Amino acid sequence: MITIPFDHIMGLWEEARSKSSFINQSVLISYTKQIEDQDPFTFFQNSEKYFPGQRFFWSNPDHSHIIVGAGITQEFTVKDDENRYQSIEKQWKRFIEEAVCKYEVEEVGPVIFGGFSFDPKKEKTSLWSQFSDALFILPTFMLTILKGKTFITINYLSDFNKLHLQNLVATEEDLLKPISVKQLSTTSIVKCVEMDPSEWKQSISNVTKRISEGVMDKVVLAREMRVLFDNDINVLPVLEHLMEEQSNSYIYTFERGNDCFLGATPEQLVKKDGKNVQSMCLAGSIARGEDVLEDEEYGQTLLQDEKNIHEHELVVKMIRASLEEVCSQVHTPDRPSLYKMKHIQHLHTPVKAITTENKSITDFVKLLHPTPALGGFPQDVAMETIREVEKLDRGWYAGPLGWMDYKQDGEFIVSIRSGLLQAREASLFAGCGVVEDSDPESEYKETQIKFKPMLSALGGNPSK
Ligand SMILES: C=C(O[C@@H]1C=C(C(=O)O)C=C[C@H]1O)C(=O)O
Ligand SMILES: [Mg+2]
Repeated sequence: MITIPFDHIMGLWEEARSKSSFINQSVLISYTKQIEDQDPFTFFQNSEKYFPGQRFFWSNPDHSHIIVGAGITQEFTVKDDENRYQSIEKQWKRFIEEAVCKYEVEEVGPVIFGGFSFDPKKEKTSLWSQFSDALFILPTFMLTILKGKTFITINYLSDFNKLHLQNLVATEEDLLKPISVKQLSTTSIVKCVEMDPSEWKQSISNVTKRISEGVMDKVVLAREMRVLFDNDINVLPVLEHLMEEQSNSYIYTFERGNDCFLGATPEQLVKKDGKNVQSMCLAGSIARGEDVLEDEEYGQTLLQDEKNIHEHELVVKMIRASLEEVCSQVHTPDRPSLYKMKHIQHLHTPVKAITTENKSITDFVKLLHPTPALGGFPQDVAMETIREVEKLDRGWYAGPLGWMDYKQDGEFIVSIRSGLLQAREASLFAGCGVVEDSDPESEYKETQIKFKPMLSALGGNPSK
């Protein structure tokens, strides 16, 4: 096993200490090294002992980029909702500017991981008390698998003492050990409670009426399902299940003490890599067929369905227009294609652009969130409507979640198909785009399908 040698850790620490006394603030040391292949789930499980409630997991759809974080070396958060994007970026920049960093390839260095709530202006409930409107973590240990290569990163501070450093080395060795006993899930679902479906359907009718009166074009309304278990939920099997079943999806987990937010979303909000910017329009849905023929038929129906095309086009229009403000060569195909997951298929338009300005990934998150795929159109009216009409506290559901590196590049997804796990309980969320032709019953069925990935991962029988 190749781990990071103690004398390297010490050497960088001494360098950081002299810098720290010079600038009179604590200095970050970030050391990344390529190591032998590691199973990310083993790392995730091994780290529970040292860092319970302080882990995160991220995988992109083709699993070519996986990040697992454990421990908190530094936390970045905001107190009020003013400028939450800029505030996180500013804190991170200030921190990283003075850091002593050592990495072997440019793509893997220190990264912060976290998310933003859907709407900081919405009245808060206690459900999301552990998740503030903006919260990012610089983990103590991070395993990165990038295009088949595995890296370990250690992030520590100049004010750690020598004992602390020795512990870091010992912990690292333990985290990279192959697992001895695999934990199995022993929880079963006791009860699933849909939060007032008839009231929700009524709100769809009310909103379609407002749309037909010309108040707005689209608004996304979500609903919540509460699931009760016979025992505390174990995160790892849920995560593994999502990874196995939910192809074409980003798999994500963010632990916060006893709470854990996780899901499997197909929807990328934005990725920035140097000048290259990528986004995705995903809206318009239909079920998967029972067999290939039926599936094909459903897909064709979706591609030609006016209501769904309208739902989708509003997203394309907004994302294109927003990116055109700061990018050149904003490219989208002329018409949507199908994007298929295990339980559902969507209309999909990929977006590629080149930035002309010196913008960060958080600038792009701010520019795009919430797109009409999760908010509506026009944005301000839709957000007001959601605040007024929706009975649930979305918290981080449908918010931007992702990572940012030391160059202010990164990738964010829209955290849908998700749930908040709290000991023996879970809150699952699903929404749908409401337009003038929306029918409450079919929208209800669409959200039922959208609950399936999480229900199935939690051991439920989603066909019911
Ligand atoms: C709101 C959700 O999904 C969004 C709504 C969609 C729709 O209404 O067709 C499709 C994809 C997502 O942008 C959700 O899954 O909760
Ligand atoms: Mg829809």
